[in-house]
Amino acid sequence: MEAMAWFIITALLVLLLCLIILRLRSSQSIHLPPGPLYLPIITDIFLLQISFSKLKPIIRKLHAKHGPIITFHFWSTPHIFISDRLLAHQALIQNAVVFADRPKFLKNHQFNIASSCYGPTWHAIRNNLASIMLQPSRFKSFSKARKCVLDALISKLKFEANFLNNSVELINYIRHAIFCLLFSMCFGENVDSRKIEKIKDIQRRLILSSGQLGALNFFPKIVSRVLFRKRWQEFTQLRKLQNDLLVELIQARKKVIEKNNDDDEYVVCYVDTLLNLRLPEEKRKLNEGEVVALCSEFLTAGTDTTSTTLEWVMANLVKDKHVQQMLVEEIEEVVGEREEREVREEDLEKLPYLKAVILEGLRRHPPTHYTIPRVVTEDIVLNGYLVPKNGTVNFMVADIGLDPTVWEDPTVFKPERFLKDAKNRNEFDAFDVRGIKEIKMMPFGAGRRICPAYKLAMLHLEYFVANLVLNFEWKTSLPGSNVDLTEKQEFTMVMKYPLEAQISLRN
Ligand code: HEM
Repeated sequence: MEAMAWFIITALLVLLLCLIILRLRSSQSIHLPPGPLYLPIITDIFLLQISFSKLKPIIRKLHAKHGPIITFHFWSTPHIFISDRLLAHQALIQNAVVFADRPKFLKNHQFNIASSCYGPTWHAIRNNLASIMLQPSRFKSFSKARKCVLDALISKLKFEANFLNNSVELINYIRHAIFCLLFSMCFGENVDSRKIEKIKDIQRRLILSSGQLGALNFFPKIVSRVLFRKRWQEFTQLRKLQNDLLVELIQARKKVIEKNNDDDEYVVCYVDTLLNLRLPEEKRKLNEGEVVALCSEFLTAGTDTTSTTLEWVMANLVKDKHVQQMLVEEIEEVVGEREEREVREEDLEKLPYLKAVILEGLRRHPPTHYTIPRVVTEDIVLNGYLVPKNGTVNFMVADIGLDPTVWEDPTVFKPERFLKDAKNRNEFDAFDVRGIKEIKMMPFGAGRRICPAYKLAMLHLEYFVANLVLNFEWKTSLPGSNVDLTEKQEFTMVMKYPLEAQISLRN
């Protein structure tokens, strides 16, 4: 009996000691950022059912409760969400390399810049886009294509304004225009318009299905095929259709290259640069499948982001007549009495208010509300919390642009707030959209994986908005009605009620 008592007392003492050690350890070690309770399998299955759009309000609530850095667990991996601009700067700029990789689940099913891991292959294909394809002289070589697409857009809208009921659902026109422009940058001119329509349709279907396909990416290919058989079949069918059409174009382009090699007028397009590219690690050229995937990324990454932003900017110009008027006056002053009502590319740098309007559009309505997820390559401490090696990190782009400590009346569309920066076109003093010195907003992301095409995107936004406003007066479709700015998550954050505007020709 006595021995039993001693045994129980010793066991209790050992237990107490263990608890004290555990307690001491946990008070010393650095914790993951706070977040909801994780129940393996149950939480995972719950999260798999939730669409991305439903996740956002949940994350916002958790930020309100726990602060600017929180953790979700999914398949036992911590997913960290950051909504604070200073922490974003600390991570993406001050610790750029640690935050430069992408999670494996993105890499599962595709070869492209956005999902490549941080390394020589990513560097080669990104550099090809950012420094070879989008270098300043090549930017210029596409001026003719931009003008062609703009002319086609303006004449379609003129037709609507003259002969139809002059009410237009703008997004359909601009999405088509931007797609055609990127298409000619990618494959060159002279492609049959019916083929372009077909590819546009497939790219769109692939984009819209990408939300539903999110779950596929979390599993290895073989598991996805069994678990999500129907979705997988639809997806592979679309990919095959896309592949057949794009391969045909790539092969046609190879013949054009052979013929025109010495022609001074020859405009190098994205496919040409890809066909020339060598992967440094594997010491080989890209195969056809890889060229297809990179062309598809070029079309997808550029079309919806740019056209969605254009729609949001125009919606705000319809809503606020005063801003539209100020913009027209600025443009008229520069364009003057020219016969042709056109803002040329070289005019853009004389239009600071235009630049301010575009920046405000990107701040208030960034087309993507998160960056593409990063994975950290070593343990790092942010705000006193551990961001562990291999943890996934997401940045809340839209919330960062609405920070009331930086932006007065953050939800109001007020281009004037950028005017001082926009007037100063000097690279170093103008608004720092890359967030190098400090992040105030980050519509193009930040750090090593910042959007490589942000200058091209700014040019397209400025050029199209300026010309749309110079040529037409934009009003609400019904007198006295208002523009509804409710958001809806698709591939980008689009207008739930697409902008329908009444347009009339300006004299
Ligand atoms: C208004 C227009 C655009 C916006 C707002 C935008 C925004 C973004 C954002 C937020 C990212 C993620 C950056 C990060 O993870 O930090 C990104 C990445 C990327 N964007 Fe854009 N983008 C736009 C236009 C374009 C265009 C026109 C192209 C190509 C023609 C393009 C190609 C890419 C690529 C390839 C990446 C992946 C970069 C990498 O992982 O290294 N984007 N973009």
